[in-house]
Amino acid sequence: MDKITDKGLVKNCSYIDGQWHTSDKRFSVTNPATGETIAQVANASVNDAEQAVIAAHKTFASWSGQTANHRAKLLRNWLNLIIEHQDDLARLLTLEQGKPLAEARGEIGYGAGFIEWFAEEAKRVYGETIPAASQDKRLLVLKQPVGVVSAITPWNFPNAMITRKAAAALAAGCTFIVKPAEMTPLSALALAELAERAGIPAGVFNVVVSDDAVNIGKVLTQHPQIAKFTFTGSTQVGKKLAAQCALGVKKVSLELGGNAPFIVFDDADIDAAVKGAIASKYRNAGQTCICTNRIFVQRNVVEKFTKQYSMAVAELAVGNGLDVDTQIGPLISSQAAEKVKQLVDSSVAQGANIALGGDFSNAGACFYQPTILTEVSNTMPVAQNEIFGPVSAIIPFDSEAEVIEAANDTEYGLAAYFYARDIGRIWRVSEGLAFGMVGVNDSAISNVAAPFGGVKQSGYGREGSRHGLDDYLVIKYLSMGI
Ligand SMILES: NC(=O)C1=CN([C@@H]2O[C@H](COP(=O)(O)OP(=O)(O)OC[C@H]3O[C@@H](n4cnc5c(N)ncnc54)[C@H](OP(=O)(O)O)[C@@H]3O)[C@@H](O)[C@H]2O)C=CC1
Ligand SMILES: O=C(O)CCCC(=O)O
Repeated sequence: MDKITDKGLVKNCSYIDGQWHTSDKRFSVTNPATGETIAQVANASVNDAEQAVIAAHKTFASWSGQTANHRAKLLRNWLNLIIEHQDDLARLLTLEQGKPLAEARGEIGYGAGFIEWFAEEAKRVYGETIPAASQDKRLLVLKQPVGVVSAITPWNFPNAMITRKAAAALAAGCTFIVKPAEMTPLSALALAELAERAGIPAGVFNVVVSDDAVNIGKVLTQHPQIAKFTFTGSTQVGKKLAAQCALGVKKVSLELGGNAPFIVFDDADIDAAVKGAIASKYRNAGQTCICTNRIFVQRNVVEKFTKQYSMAVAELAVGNGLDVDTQIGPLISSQAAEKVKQLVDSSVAQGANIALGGDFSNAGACFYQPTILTEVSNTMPVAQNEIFGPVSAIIPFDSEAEVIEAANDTEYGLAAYFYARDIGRIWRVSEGLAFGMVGVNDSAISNVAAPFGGVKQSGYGREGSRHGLDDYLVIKYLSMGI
């Protein structure tokens, strides 16, 4: 905290209707790299969450009544302040979440990119005219902001998962309340401080921090003044929250878990595949919903790929994200590290082979070694579950048809990747993979201009891109007699 230059960015209570709301009840925020408590944050109550909804509802008429250009101007102020404070925001993010500082800096830039994108995109919310079947009528379609939006966001991207939702909502004319994950509230509160400095009016952007996700979640999914709920997190919790929203028939978007296959065909550029797999697998120590989870390698290149891959993974530097050399930081908690260990151990008990790592790291209680398992089958725990840790599971395969079937044999459908050169194969596999996003000879697919989202139990709705505004708009049809 000492090295954060603008101390005003370090807030310790909820931001509701333009006010900072303190409370006697507090919860701790811990640095996962060291186990040290870095902040004591005021615990918001259910009543505070309700006040945030009421404020957002009261402000909706004035905010949605502004022009898209006016909203874009304020969003641009916010964006500029975020970029101006990128180093401080990155340090705060690493302190509470653990990812290497360079990745945290990247996240702040990525998160800010959504604000820039949607500030511009909302100027292009076009309606339609429809040819009428009779001469005395005119038919039109308007697109209007849905209303008050509530969001619950995860700890793995404490900044970008908020801006990706809030920027679209605010640009469209909605007002917004977010409850960030208990483990990473500080990045969310810093965003609120900068929103205030940017001149975004009270009640438009509200942050409720609490350790009581269940009860705050009930307000954010069931309050009658909320029109839309958006969630990023586990499939298990997403299902519960969608069911809560169903009671009030709220508009919902869900960005849930994944089980990404990464397929290396025998005609692939193996050097590129090794590089791509490392980037996708070990980003954020494996803790993203689009991280590679299963690496399928065609049998005649499996030895070559595994050798090159193991040599490169063995070089990854594990440590505190604040150290400039660190490439793999801690997992979010010791429980998360324990969960990864159990997935590895149970897969080894079923016949997987440890080619690298395979245990906790001595860097600290939340660290797990970069690990490679070979001789994995698609039915093992490490292939069936979202690992959310620095573990690669290598599964050999023989034919294209076989690997498409195995890759799709999961309840998830978020991201998939494959490396190949044959153009016919590239089309067949791209079309055959049942996933919302497919990287073809590319593993860095996240991009503000592209639609992010899944199929099957990975959720619905799209974030980023021109499609990302649709979730925050409703269509109104006008039939006009003249
Ligand atoms: N799609 C993705 O990006 C993510 C996927 N995951 C997956 O989920 C696993 C578990 O991670 P975890 O952090 O527990 O993910 P969760 O889905 O539990 O948490 C995500 C968010 O939901 C909140 N939440 C949890 N339970 C409820 C509830 N009953 N009502 C309302 N809000 C709730 C959390 O709050 P709080 O943290 O305050 O409890 C957090 O803000 C990971 O190992 C990973 O596999 C996790 C995070 C992100
Ligand atoms: O893990 C997530 O939920 C989002 C991944 C971040 C991204 O690449 O957009």
